[in-house]
Amino acid sequence: MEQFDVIVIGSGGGTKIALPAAQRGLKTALIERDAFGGTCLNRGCIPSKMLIYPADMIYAIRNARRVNVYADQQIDGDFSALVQRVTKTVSQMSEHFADKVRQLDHLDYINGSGHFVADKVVEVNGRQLTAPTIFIATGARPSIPEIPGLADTPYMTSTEALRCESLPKRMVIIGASYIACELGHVYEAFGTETHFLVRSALLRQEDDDIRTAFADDFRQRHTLHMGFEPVEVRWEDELFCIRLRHNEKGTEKELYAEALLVSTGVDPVTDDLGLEHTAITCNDKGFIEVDDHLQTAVPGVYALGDCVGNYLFRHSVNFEGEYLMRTLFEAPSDEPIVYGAVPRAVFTVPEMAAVGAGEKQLQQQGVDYVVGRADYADSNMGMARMLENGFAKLLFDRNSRRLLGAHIIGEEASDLIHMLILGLQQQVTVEDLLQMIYIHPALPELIRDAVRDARDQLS
Ligand SMILES: Cc1cc2nc3c(=O)[nH]c(=O)nc-3n(C[C@H](O)[C@H](O)[C@H](O)COP(=O)(O)OP(=O)(O)OC[C@H]3O[C@@H](n4cnc5c(N)ncnc54)[C@H](O)[C@@H]3O)c2cc1C
Ligand SMILES: NC(=O)c1ccc[n+]([C@@H]2O[C@H](COP(=O)([O-])OP(=O)(O)OC[C@H]3O[C@@H](n4cnc5c(N)ncnc54)[C@H](O)[C@@H]3O)[C@@H](O)[C@H]2O)c1
Repeated sequence: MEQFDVIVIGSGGGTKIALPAAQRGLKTALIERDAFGGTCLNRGCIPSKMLIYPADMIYAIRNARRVNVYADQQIDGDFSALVQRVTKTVSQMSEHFADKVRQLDHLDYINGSGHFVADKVVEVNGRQLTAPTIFIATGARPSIPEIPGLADTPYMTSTEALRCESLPKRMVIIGASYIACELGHVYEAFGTETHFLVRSALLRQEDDDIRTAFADDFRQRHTLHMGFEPVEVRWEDELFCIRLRHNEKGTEKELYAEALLVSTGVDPVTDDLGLEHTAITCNDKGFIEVDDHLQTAVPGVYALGDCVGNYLFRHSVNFEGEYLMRTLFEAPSDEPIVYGAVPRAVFTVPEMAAVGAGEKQLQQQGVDYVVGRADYADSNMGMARMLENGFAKLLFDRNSRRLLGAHIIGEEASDLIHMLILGLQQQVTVEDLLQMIYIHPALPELIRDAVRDARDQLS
């Protein structure tokens, strides 16, 4: 049995612990069975955003006429070259980081599949390792719904869609959330005809006004089959045939397409971890159960990231890793994890970003709130850019005048939200947000205008 101070399974968010632990001189084992860097680097955030940026550019060129720039005659996006570059870049980055990690003192980077054989014993490549503190950061994989026929077809998940070098003429997309919208945006921008099967709503987790505005904008470029679910998939003569049924009316129709993207959420990667040899428990979906210190049912064994599923973002697993590192090693303390304001963004056209409470949540909680709203079109920069759509919507507590939530749809939403993330964290009021000087005529004046709208209703 090999004795370590720290064992980490998974090199995505797990690196937030393994690397600083080794740098502190703790004898650390980092176990990874696939490419170094996990989902974000190899098949998630990074390659998707490397594809989304050129897609945004194509979209901007297509729409440049509104500001008297006529560049839309000859847009020639080389999708195949782009995908090859993205694939090469992320592979090189992964190998580069793995090489660096192999050179770190106190760190044993083990390429292999780890599984528990007892509460505190992990087996990998025939070696048995133990440590007083073990971290499980094994992530999640695409969840595949049980649709008759689907398993016998060459459908894609995000993993394949990010590496697909040929552009399909038509793509059917099952799902209506982050991955569906972001990858649908990429393919449509390069020329694919996109069809979304939307069971309930696009971005159903978002504030109603944002969802409605998003769908109104999105349907100008994508075909949305609202309320339809796939009931059968066939692969015939190099084409997918997808039979859809309306979930209320029961009507059916068939769609044919060269490509099918399944983007229906994720399942935790916990089924082959040997957890049955431990006291660690999972919920009915397989996510590892942890307490408010991210500790599993086995003292000294912690879990973080997608395999826990408190949030499913890279920024949230980073936060969890930093919390664990701080409270266990850097400044030991018994403080529970407090997530505060966890923001989110969907990188599409239109872009959206949000943090904090939505109206429905506040209504359910019986909170008395006001909504401050401002349209991009009415802001100076929005007017300069001739932006017709998009708005910021801020929710404030009527009594304390504190910010409770922020929702933005439109250009640079994922950047604009940042001042409001800090605002929520610092519990700022309407007055705090109006005391600062906004650069004129930068886009954040939109936020100021929304705060003024709220102030006018409060005074
Ligand atoms: C297409 C796509 C786009 C995304 N875009 C964004 C975005 O823009 N912003 C954002 O915040 N989030 C985004 N996400 C989500 C984000 O990638 C994940 O939430 C995050 O990467 C989860 O990190 P993790 O450390 O929990 O898991 P992972 O990064 O998945 O790491 C888990 C690692 O554990 C390894 N592993 C699993 N089991 C074992 C085992 N038994 N032994 C050894 N190794 C094992 C896996 O190989 C993997 O490398 C995106 C996801 C996808 C799929
Ligand atoms: N920008 C970002 O931060 C970003 C980008 C991509 C992915 N992610 C992360 O990756 C995770 C996975 O993303 P996702 O979009 O696949 O999952 P999701 O869980 O957000 O959405 C799943 C979608 O699939 C639909 N769906 C589920 N089962 C279905 C079925 N049988 N038939 C039809 N529709 C069905 C749901 O209604 C929903 O629209 C997300 O939780 C997200 O946190 C984040």
